[in-house]
Amino acid sequence: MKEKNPWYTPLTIIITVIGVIAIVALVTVAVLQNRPLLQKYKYGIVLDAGSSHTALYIYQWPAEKDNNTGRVEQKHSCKVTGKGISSYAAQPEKAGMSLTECMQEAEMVVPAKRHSETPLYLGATAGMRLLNIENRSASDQVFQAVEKALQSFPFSYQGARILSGQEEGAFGWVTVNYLDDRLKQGLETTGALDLGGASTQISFVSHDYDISESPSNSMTFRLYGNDYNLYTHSFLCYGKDQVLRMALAKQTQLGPSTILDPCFHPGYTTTRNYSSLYDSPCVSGRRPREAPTNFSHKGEGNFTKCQEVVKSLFNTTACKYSKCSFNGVFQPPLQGPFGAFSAYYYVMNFLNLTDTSIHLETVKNNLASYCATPWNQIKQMHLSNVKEKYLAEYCFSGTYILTLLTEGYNFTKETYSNIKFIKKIKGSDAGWTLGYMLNLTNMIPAEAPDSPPLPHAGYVSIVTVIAVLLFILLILSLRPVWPRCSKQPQIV
Ligand SMILES: Nc1nc2c(ncn2[C@@H]2O[C@H](COP(=O)(O)OP(=O)(O)OP(=O)(O)O)[C@@H](O)[C@H]2O)c(=O)[nH]1
Repeated sequence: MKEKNPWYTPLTIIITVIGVIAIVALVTVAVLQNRPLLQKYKYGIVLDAGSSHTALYIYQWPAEKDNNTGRVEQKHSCKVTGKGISSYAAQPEKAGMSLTECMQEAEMVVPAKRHSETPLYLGATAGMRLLNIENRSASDQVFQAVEKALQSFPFSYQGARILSGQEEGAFGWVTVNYLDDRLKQGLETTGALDLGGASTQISFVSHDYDISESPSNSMTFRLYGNDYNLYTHSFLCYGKDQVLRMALAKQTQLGPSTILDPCFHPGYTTTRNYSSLYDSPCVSGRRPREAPTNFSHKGEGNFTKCQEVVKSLFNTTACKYSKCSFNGVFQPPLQGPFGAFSAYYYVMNFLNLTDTSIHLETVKNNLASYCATPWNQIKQMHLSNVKEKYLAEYCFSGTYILTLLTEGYNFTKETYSNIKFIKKIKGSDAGWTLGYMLNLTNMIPAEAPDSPPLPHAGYVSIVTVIAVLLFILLILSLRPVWPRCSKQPQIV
């Protein structure tokens, strides 16, 4: 007689097969669901048409997380060759043509199938603000040329316009805090200090800011369920190029043929043209009545005297508010950490002065000895890798930055260390462009998006474990029908 295996009953076989199939199915689902997906992205393009130059930024974010949960990051940037679009007032069509190379680069970077759905924005800042004040029709013509050029590319063109100084400041603040993940997590925010060529912005949240004192400096936001009352101000003409014009205008009030400028290195000498110097609304009203065509601009390299010249450009006496920065502009007490970018970074990085834990007096002494270094020596050390125009101006720009921060915005030797000079945050440039795009594409929701309590992988794993446990429980519950094992083999 053949011995029958007690496990080979139809019921146990069926249960085992079903159980094995269920476990295999669950594990397969878990593995398939969690396999790394080929990431697909969506894109957005913003052109920053600044006073000194135009830059193009391409941003990307995961396509499947379009509903405000995906992280937007900078994919690519392109510096347009030549000057800012406002410099083409006399030949507007060239403003449009100047953008061609970077736009062609964008065509290569953004995958062709995404071109038509990729929004393209152009925002112009202080250079166009000044041109608009000076010559409205020239500014309109520049925009027409730029629009025509941008519309010829296959992207979804969303318009070109001049940003207000407030918008420039506020979007810079949004960028910094978005990249730092401070908004989503509702953390204390970082203030934003932006130094351009023609304007400069300060933006921060201060709990002591009473909006009613100066409503025009307030921007309110509700982001990820948190309310922010942002103080922001933009000083037109206080970007580093225009402020240099103002400093030179101060020293050429009487129309001399030579000036000895403390903000330039000893031995520095160049010829400057009066008409070009005064060709800006920031200084045009101060042009001396009688002056030669040119003047000789010579350097003296004296930091203390340079600071006096720069200080004279700030009016710190008139203030009708409880507290002011300068030129009678309201400013609440400074609060929290600050990120200082654009020219703040270029200048302080070159001067090796980005470490704000160094005592302010030491920073000033280092700058003083840099300013006193003869021009020939400076050229010998740096001219091979730095443009001469930038090199000549670092003493002036460094002095301006320290004076603006301390005499203008009221940073003290104690609060100076709250400033961090930054260029990029997590691979994306600090600046207004990202904040602008996030705002226009509604990518920062007012309310925090609902998220499932468990991440997807956690959910699948828990379901699998529970299913396996249930299966074991089922097997155990069938114990009464289990075949009995006896010492005597069953005879069938
Ligand atoms: N040293 C140095 N300066 C730079 C560099 N790139 C730009 N700058 C200067 O830094 C200043 C600020 O540049 P941006 O931030 O591009 O300013 P912008 O957008 O042209 O100016 P606004 O319209 O006022 O915002 C200008 O004076 C530029 O000439 C750089 O790589 N090195």
